[in-house]
Amino acid sequence: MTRTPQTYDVVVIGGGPVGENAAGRVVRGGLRAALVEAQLVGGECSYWACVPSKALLRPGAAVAAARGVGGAAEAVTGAPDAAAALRRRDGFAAHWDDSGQAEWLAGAGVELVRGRGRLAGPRQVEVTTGDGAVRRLAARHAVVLATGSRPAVPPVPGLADAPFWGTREATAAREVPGSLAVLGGGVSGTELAQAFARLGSRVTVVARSRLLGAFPRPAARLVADALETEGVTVLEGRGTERVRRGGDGIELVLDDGGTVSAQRLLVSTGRRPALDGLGLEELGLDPAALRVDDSGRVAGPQEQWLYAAGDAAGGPLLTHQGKYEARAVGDAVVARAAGRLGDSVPAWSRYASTADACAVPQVVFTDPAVASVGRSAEQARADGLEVDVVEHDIDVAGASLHRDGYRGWARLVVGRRRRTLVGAVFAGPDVTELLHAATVAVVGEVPLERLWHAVPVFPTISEVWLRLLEEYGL
Ligand SMILES: Cc1cc2nc3c(=O)[nH]c(=O)nc-3n(C[C@H](O)[C@H](O)[C@H](O)COP(=O)(O)OP(=O)(O)OC[C@H]3O[C@@H](n4cnc5c(N)ncnc54)[C@H](O)[C@@H]3O)c2cc1C
Ligand SMILES: NC(=O)c1ccc[n+]([C@@H]2O[C@H](COP(=O)([O-])OP(=O)(O)OC[C@H]3O[C@@H](n4cnc5c(N)ncnc54)[C@H](O)[C@@H]3O)[C@@H](O)[C@H]2O)c1
Repeated sequence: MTRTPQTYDVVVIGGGPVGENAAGRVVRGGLRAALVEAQLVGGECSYWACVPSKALLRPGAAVAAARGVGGAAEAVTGAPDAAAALRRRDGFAAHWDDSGQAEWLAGAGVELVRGRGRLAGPRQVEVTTGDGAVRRLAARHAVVLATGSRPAVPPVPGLADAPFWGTREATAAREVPGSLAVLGGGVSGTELAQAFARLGSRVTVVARSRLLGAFPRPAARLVADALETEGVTVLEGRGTERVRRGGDGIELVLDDGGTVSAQRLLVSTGRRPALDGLGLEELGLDPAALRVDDSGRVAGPQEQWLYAAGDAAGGPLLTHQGKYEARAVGDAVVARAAGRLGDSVPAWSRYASTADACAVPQVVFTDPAVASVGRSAEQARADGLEVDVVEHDIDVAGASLHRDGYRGWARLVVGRRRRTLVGAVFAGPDVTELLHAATVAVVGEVPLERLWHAVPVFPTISEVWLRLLEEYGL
């Protein structure tokens, strides 16, 4: 163990997208930062989540897009090439080599400390390196927890003894299994079901409620219908009673007496913050109930030097939102170190991740996609807002031109008192890029009367905005 700690202004534990951004922001503000990473710089997102999952989806989506356009469809003569798709994915995952990201950190002036970090007292971090050596780091101003999340594995009898994939194994798969059972119909399960189905697997999704239960029913239905049309079996409202080895792989026994057999099982049943083993209990903090304020500062008995951001902080489990929190944390730490920011943080300032509460954008990258931002009507009402809801099928000329037989659906949630948009959902092929306009309108609290003058181009899918505003009465 090194006796004298190396001192930095800020120590960040966890080098995923969130940790990298927090450290980068701190250095940009003129402070010295160390970033502690136990595995690969770039985190889950770069190697086992966002990037490889989107890389696995893209070839199937490109082929389906061409098949959906008469004249182009005739040029598509085969199925996606799974081996080539996996090779392309390998490239996007940088072959699980983080030297490029480590270089980025060095260029940004962040010092990388490889090893597993834990809090060893106020402003103290202990890092155990690969060879078992222990280094001590001290932080003058702040320690930031950016340790991400871990999969939540459900207590299904037999699961612990069965071989199964988590999202890590699925996104890093070396081959496409002949058949795949997916337990969990959330975002990961649905995206990976379509990715593997389009690359050649026979896929069954087992969802204990409905597919994409966190999204509006009509949007989720469009996705479920598309999956079923492509040959995916979607079993909704089905619990799993046990998992056992069987046939050439595994078998799920469902609560309606049915069984699902597959060569591989993917368990994608949610994630929770990775806060175990960080020494939080010794500081009087409960890892299962960490609370952070808008600037990411952890509430508790310690003297306000501890921050958390991204998946570790327990808010939206999304890269872009975590990076947004990291920018707020980094800027708040710099401002507090300079005595420019006190305890309270003004909403919508650069030190606050205000949008986390009311304007989180998310896309389910399936085909059709689901893109949503802001509050649902239920969330808005729970927050004390009176809202109106307008819905419209996406049946505009731009959509029909975009893909033959285009099916899409959109919803706006409008605050009645101020007549501003508080939420929006778009579902359909290639609606992904429609979302940012809605995010700008929600964050900017643009009155609908003014939004009326944001004229969507003819013929684009965005014309659905006009239909929705007309539906609202404009
Ligand atoms: C299959 C899948 C697909 C996804 N797709 C998307 C998507 O398309 N878009 C999107 O926005 N989000 C997506 N997400 C969510 C996204 O991956 C996470 O929100 C994001 O990775 C969170 O970033 P983070 O930096 O907080 O954590 P992570 O990316 O998990 O990084 C945390 C880092 O901390 C390190 N670490 C942990 N503990 C320690 C320790 N004690 N000492 C040192 N290092 C430590 C880990 O090794 C890791 O590198 C997806 C998730 C999954 C599972
Ligand atoms: N495109 C994206 O932005 C993207 C993609 C993938 C993941 N993510 C993020 O990663 C996080 C984790 O993804 P996820 O899909 O694992 O979580 P999720 O919360 O989206 O879905 C988990 C699903 O598992 C189900 N489930 C839980 N326990 C179960 C059980 N015992 N049996 C059967 N089903 C069970 C839940 O009902 C839910 O439908 C998400 O919160 C999401 O924000 C984002």
